[in-house]
Amino acid sequence: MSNTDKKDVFSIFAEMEKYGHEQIIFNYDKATGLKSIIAIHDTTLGPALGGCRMWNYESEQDALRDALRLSRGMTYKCAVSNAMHGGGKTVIIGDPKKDKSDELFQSLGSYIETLKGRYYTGTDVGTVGMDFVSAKKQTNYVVGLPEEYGGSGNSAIITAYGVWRGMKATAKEAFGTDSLNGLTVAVQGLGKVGHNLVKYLIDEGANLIVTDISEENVHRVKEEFRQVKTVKPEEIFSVECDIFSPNALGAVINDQTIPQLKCKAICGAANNVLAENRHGDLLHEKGILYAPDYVANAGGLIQVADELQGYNKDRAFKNASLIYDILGQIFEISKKENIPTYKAADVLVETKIEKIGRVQSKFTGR
Ligand SMILES: NC(=O)c1ccc[n+]([C@@H]2O[C@H](COP(=O)([O-])OP(=O)(O)OC[C@H]3O[C@@H](n4cnc5c(N)ncnc54)[C@H](O)[C@@H]3O)[C@@H](O)[C@H]2O)c1
Repeated sequence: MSNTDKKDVFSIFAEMEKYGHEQIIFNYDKATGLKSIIAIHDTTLGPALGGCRMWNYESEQDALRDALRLSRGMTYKCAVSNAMHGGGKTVIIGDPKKDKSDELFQSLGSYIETLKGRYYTGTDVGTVGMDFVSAKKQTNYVVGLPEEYGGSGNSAIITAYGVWRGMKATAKEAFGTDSLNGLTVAVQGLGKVGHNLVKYLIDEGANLIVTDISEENVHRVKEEFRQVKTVKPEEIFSVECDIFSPNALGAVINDQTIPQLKCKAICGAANNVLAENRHGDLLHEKGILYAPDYVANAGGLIQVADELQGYNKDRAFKNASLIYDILGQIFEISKKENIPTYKAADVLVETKIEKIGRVQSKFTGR
C-alpha cells in the first residue's frame, strides 16, 4: 500500500476518539438481508435516542460516516432540549422503495433488543411509523409509532410549533420584539413541517413569501391562505424579508446563497442548514442572526422523548415552547463571548453534559 492509499483509510477508532463515540454495532442478517449500523455517541445524560435512516448508500463507509455524524447530532439535540437521553442513530443500507419488508424491520428490532434499553430508535429519512410497528414485534425499545398503535404520531405539528416559538425568540433578539405581526418571513419548503408553520405564522399576522419545488404543495398553501406570495424555488434566497425559514433540505446556507440573503435572521426546521460551520461564522460577520437548527427543530425529538414517559401532548408542547427560552440563552452566550450562535449552542450543550456527568459521578462513583 502506498503512503497516499494509507492516508485515505478511514480509521474507525480514530474517528470515535475524535468525536467521542462510545459504541458502534454492525448488524447483518442473511435471512432478511438486513445490513445496519447502530452508532451510540454519548449516554452521559441517559439511554441513547435517535431515528433509523434507510438509504441506498454508495459505500459502507458513507453509511458509517452518516451514522457517526447523525448520532453525535442527536446527543446535542437531546441535551439542548432537556431530554435526559444521549445520542444514537441507526442506518440501514438499502433502498427504502424496494428493500423494505416486515421481516427486515423485525430483524432490526431483534438487534435493538440485544442492547437492552441502551438505545431507542424510531423514524427518520426513508422510514415510517409502520416500519417500527414491525420492529416492535421484537423489541419495546422503539418510539414514534402511529397513534393507532399507541405512539405519539406525526411529529411535524410539534416541530412546526417549536420552530414558531424559536422564530419568536429570534425576532426578539433581532428586532427587539417577539411579535411576528407585520414581519415578512420567507418560507422555503411547504411539506409536513412547512405547511404547519405557515398556519402559525399567518395566525400571528406575518407576511409570507413561500416556495416549494412541489407545485401541489404550493397550491395547497395558496388555496388555504390566499394572502401568501409565492416565488420560484431559486428566488427565495434573495427576496426582501426579515426572516428566512429553511424547511426543505440541508446545506442551503452556503457560499452561493449567503451573498444573496437580504434577511436579518434565519430560523427553520431543516437539519444541517449550514453547509459547513464556516458559513455560520460568515452569517455572524454579516450580522444575520442564525437560530441553530438542532435547537429550532427539536420539537419532534421532544415528542418522541415524551412518548417514553407515556405520551402527554400538553406536556410535550409545553416543553417544545421552551425552545424560545433556550434560544434566548444561546443568543446571550453568543453576545457575551462574541461567538457565532452555532458555537454558542455547542458551548451550552457541552457545559450541560459535563456538569451532569459530574453530578452523576459524585453519587454513583461512575
Ligand atoms: N418532520 C419532522 O418532525 C422534522 C423534525 C426535525 C427536522 N425536520 C426537518 O425539516 C425539514 C422538513 O421536514 P418535513 O417533514 O416537512 O419534510 P417533507 O419532505 O414533508 O417536506 C419537505 C418539502 O421541501 C420541498 N423541497 C425540497 N427541495 C426543495 C427546494 N430546493 N426548494 C423548495 N422546496 C423544496 C419538498 O418538495 C417538500 O414539500 C427536513 O429537513 C427535515 O429533516 C423535520
